[in-house]
Amino acid sequence: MKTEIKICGLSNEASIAAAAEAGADYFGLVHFEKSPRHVSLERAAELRESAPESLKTVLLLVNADPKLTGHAISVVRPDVIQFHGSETAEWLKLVRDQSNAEVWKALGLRDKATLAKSSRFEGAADRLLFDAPAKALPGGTGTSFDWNVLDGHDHKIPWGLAGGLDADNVVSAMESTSPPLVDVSSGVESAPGVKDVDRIAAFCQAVRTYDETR
Ligand SMILES: O=C(O)c1ccccc1N[C@@H]1O[C@H](COP(=O)(O)O)[C@@H](O)[C@H]1O
Repeated sequence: MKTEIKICGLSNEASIAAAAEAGADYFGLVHFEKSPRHVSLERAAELRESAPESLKTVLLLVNADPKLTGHAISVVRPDVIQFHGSETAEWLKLVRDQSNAEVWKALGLRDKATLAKSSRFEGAADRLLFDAPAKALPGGTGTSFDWNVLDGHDHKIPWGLAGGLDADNVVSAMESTSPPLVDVSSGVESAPGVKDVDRIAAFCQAVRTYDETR
């Protein structure tokens, strides 16, 4: 069984090449000025162009207004748009209906009640990403959440696990939750916004090695 891997917050060609080499499936470009991983739309488009075909491009936006969202999609032409703020299901549905890109929605998971409410995104999001609840920043903080919240949940929407993953804990996370996709940013960095090619390789290796045992 193959678990998909997304490496997020890449901002140069070398880290994109490292993600591809390590066998990742998706790479993320963050367009959010408060993030240490922020890239301009022009730079995001360049990076997308430089990526090998094996890697799908995810453009991450946080509460972007309709004008910026439309502009970002037309400039970057991502395979996936990841909404990581408090975007509504209605807004996601509109974007999904008007774009060729998949629409993913990140949700901070506090408890089972938050998880139950995620059903509002049925028909609006192609995938949910379960992450730690937002703090000063909505994501990318290297914080995990209580994976037991996902125990026994009947996932109606394809999903992925995010939040504080790294090469050391990703196998426990997979044993605990069996995610179809794992998503990492801080856990493959040497400092905020600085990707480390060895950590990218170690993360992907841990996932692939565990996959082979199942
Ligand atoms: O990466 C960021 O800077 C970021 C900024 C704003 C919203 C989300 C962001 N990143 C996403 O957050 C999760 C978890 O990241 P981490 O592994 O805990 O650092 C992941 O989906 C990132 O893509």
